This record gives sequence, structure tokens and C-alpha cells, in this order.
Amino acid sequence: MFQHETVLKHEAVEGLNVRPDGVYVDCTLGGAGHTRLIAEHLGPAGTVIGIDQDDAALQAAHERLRDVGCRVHLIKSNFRRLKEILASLGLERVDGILFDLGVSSPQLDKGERGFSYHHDAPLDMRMDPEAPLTAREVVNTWPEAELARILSQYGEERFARRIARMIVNHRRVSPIETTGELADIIKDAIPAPARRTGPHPARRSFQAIRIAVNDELNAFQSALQQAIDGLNPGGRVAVITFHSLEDRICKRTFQEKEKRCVCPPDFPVCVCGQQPVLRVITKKPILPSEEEIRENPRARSAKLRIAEKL
Ligand SMILES: C[S@@+](CC[C@H](N)C(=O)[O-])C[C@H]1O[C@@H](n2cnc3c(N)ncnc32)[C@H](O)[C@@H]1O
Repeated sequence: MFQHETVLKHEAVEGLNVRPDGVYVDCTLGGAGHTRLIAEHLGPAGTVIGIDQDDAALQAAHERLRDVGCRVHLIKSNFRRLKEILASLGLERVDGILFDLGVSSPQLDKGERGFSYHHDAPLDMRMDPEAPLTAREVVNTWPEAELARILSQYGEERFARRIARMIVNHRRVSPIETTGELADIIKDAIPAPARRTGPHPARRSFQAIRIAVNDELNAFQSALQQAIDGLNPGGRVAVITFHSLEDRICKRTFQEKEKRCVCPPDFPVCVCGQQPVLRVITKKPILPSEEEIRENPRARSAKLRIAEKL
């Protein structure tokens, strides 16, 4: 069973302004929560394309979309190859693109994938089970300074340097193999008073290592650019983020693409090179309601931003 509670489902799909005969891409298919709702807005001439790098998600989505009335393409790939994926389907431009970033609940909850400190499992954390880099390799081979950097930047972990030092001290004795071992090392590295408050002491570090293993920020930055390039005029991109760095990438990219020409009005031609490409629909991000957060606590850090291609 693939149980993932879809976040900001109606807000995101309404934000795409789905036309019954349009072509829409869900870059983060997961359990197809958003994709199914998009498909329900489409007629027989409409198309929805779902991309995921996780085979389990594709399998679940296949079941979930069995009875929809539009054309469906499900593709196993990293969304950083978005342009190539569209070209392989004979498409250059589409009418809407969605990103619902991060991991799905089954990835987190299925202990054996090594994403969670709640289950003892081999250190893995790959969303794509065939990808070359695992959490085991990051934890056991990356230099101490690089570990400290990712823990601090991607995890906003204030004890990043202490944790990195402890990891390196442990792996000198023997390799760190499991999520349980890693969680214990992190716990020991954090001073006792800080351990007693807030979320699980390993939460930030596990998030940071997962982001590094899957190269999540670079993949998103590249895919967002390709998404904007690949929209028809009037087409929309909707992005749900769960991490401040992802949200910053989205916000800055949208702002950059909205910039207008700043040449003086008497210049015969534009020399600044700035022409707006997007209109930002959400000046402030859309957040989940208190009710949604109560029903699905994993929605609490979600932010939805939407922009329209000019
Ligand atoms: C939050 S879940 C999406 C849930 C989905 N919207 C739903 O309602 O069921 C994110 C999904 O995106 C996938 N994913 C994350 N980064 C990806 C990438 N770079 N390329 C392809 N899939 C990715 C993950 O494997 C995961 O299944």
C-alpha cells in the first residue's frame, strides 16, 4: 500500500488552471494524488505526464490512474531531465507543470529505504534505488568539512561541526552501516540540554544527508528553469516546497524571470536584456490551512508558489 497524504491538493491543481484539452506534467508523481486530480479536470483530448524516480511510486500511480479518461504517460526518470523527457514524447511546450518536492510518506515510513531514524536499516536514502550515491557513502567517505557544510546548510543544524567530527571519529574505528548507528552518533554529538527540546535530535541531519544523496537542490534548480522554458504562453508552473532553501530557489527564480526592461524610455532598443518571462500569481506563498496541518502534520512546512508564462 502506498499511503501518501497529498499536500495542498486543490490549491495546487486549481493554480494550474487546467484546460480540458491541455498537456500537464506532474514532475513528482508520488502516489499520484495531484496527478489524479489533474486528470479529473482533463477530457479525452487532454494529457497528463507523471514523472518519478522511484519505482514504488510509479507502480502505485499506475494503479491509481487506471480508470481516468485522458491520455496518461508515466515515466521513470529524474525530473532534471525534463526537457529530454518532453522531447521523447514529441513535445516542446506544455500547459502546466507541477513540483511537489521532497519525499513521499512511503519513502520515509518504509524502514528498509534508510530514510528514517525511526527504523534501523542500511544507510541508503536514495529516491532512485538505482542511483549511484548512497547515504552510506556520504557518511563514510565525505571529508569532515563537507559533512559539516551539508549539515549546516541543508539541515540548518547548529551543531553541524560537532556532529561531523563525531561521524569521522566513529568511521575511523569502523564504517557506519545503519540508520540506528548514525542516529546514536548524532544524538551523542548534541549537548544534552539541546537534545531535550524540539524534534528528534537526528531529524535535521537526516534531512541534510538525504538532500545531499539525491542532489535535491541542484536537480530542482535545473528542472525549474527547464519547466519555465517549456511552458506555452499562459501556461503555469506550481511549486510546493518543504524546505527554506527550495523555497528560496523558487522565489528568486520567479522574481528574476519577472524583471522588466530598465532601459530609459528614449532608448531605441533594449540594452539591459531584461524581458519579463513570467507573471508571479502568488505574491506571498499559499500555506496549508490549520485544518490540513491538523489532519496531516507533514504539511506544516509546505509553501505553494505559482507563476504564469507570458
Ligand atoms: C512529496 S512526493 C509527491 C507526492 C504526490 N504529489 C502525491 O500527492 O501523491 C515527492 C515525489 O517526488 C519524487 N521526486 C523527488 N525528487 C525527484 C526528482 N529529482 N526526480 C524525479 N522524482 C523526484 C519522489 O520520489 C517522491 O515520490
